[in-house]
Amino acid sequence: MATQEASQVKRDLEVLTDTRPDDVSLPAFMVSTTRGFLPRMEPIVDLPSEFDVVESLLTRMPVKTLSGAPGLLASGALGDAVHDELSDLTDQVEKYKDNLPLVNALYRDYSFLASAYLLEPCHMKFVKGEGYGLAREVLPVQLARPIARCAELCGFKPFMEYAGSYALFNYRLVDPALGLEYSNLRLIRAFEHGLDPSSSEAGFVLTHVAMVKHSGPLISGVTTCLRTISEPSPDRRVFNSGLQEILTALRQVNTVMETMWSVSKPRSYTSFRTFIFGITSQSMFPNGVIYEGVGDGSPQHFRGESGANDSMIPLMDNFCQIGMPDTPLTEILKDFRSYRPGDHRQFLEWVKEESIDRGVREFALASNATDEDREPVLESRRLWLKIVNQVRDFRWRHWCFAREYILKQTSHPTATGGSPIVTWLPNQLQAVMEDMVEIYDSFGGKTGNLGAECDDIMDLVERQRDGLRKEVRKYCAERGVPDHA
Ligand code: HEM
Repeated sequence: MATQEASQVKRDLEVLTDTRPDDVSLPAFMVSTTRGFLPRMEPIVDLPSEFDVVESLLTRMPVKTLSGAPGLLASGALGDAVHDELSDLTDQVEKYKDNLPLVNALYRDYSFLASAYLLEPCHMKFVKGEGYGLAREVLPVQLARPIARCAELCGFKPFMEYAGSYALFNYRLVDPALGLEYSNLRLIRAFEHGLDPSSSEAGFVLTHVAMVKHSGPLISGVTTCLRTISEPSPDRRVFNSGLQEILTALRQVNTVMETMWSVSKPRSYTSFRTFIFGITSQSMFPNGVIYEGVGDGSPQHFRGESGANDSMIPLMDNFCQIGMPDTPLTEILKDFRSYRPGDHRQFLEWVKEESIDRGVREFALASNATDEDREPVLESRRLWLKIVNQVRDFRWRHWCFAREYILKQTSHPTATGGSPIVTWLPNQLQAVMEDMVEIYDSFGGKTGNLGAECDDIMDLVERQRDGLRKEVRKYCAERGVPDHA
């Protein structure tokens, strides 16, 4: 299905092989075997002239502007500038409603202004070492109405999101001919020092982009497996080639992830992070936020920008049917699934259903296989375990990030997406490791003939499982939080 151009996998959902970058009637974010979860085209940088004031505010906004001079957020002057200079441009947004990539750029830009406006007082307190204090709790009409309309047109929440705004629609290419090479990437918008490509803010965001660049083969591998298994007599060798494609892509994703340590410094993260917090579960917003001129005026709650809304790991969770425990923490994971482009959401749901309905996991692990198909079956099992191991590797490195960039830097209890910082990531990491142990044990552990590489992986899992339990217990005791991990 996915190998034909723009093949239909479900009504309204297409997995593209040609992303049709010039077609402005389609949403910027779809799913393709070439650009994966990245937008169909490079993000739009320039806004139409009706939005010159928006552009001007965003250019002058960062703590350090492109010229190196201090910007509006350096002195807490953004709020006044928004009130003095910006009018409600919702009618101008309306003029572009048939150009979805452009509306997506407007959504990105209004979401940067909205988050900076709301969280500016917290930034001013934080840099003085006084904690976050309280954020502004009313979003004025000139920000509230346009962001609400752009979000509605693009299918996002009216608050900064990971894909549609902060990360995946926020890079530009210095030289279009060099494409997505890391050194060729720059941020379009930034809060702190991010317009300087060597800054930690730029490194943080661009590492996400550089990882998602490898998501095309992930989608291609998953669709190959699902297509193969739907056939009357599935060809295991083709199925294994799909698994191999997934494994290779995940290894690339994890290799790029490791570069985070050098391009974004642990000590710098908490200073630009202030602006990407959400409203949900944050002490800065005890009463939510009122969007002036929108809806019935009741306070709104949205989660903040977070890599938790990236689609690569959720894709693997769904494809591999990794079971999550029945805990309140898993409810947060489910809630995160709604903070992403509509096509990503639909694709993830489709993969989840197909994987279960077609019995992908049973086929890959083939517990009832006979001797004659022994080698290809062993290969499926090995590949499967190695794929889940890459998910573990991602989540383990991620836990290390959380420890070094957050736990060692601040006592604030919730992450930008509103999850509890000590227990949430371990909730999923432990689940992945339990899943691996279950798979490995079902084949008799070391007697299962999966080979030395798989045996070594499982030795590591044993050590990490115990280490993680102890570490989480220690942080929970130190911080007085219940231990769910
Ligand atoms: C310095 C680097 C990073 C830090 C400090 C960090 C921090 C966090 C935190 C605290 C969470 C918990 C959710 C929440 O926001 O409430 C989270 C979740 C997540 N982040 Fe990151 N992140 C980093 C880099 C990345 C990168 C590069 C990616 C790549 C796409 C990523 C993808 C994810 C995913 C997939 C989750 C959900 C994890 C799960 O399902 O178990 N993160 N991140």
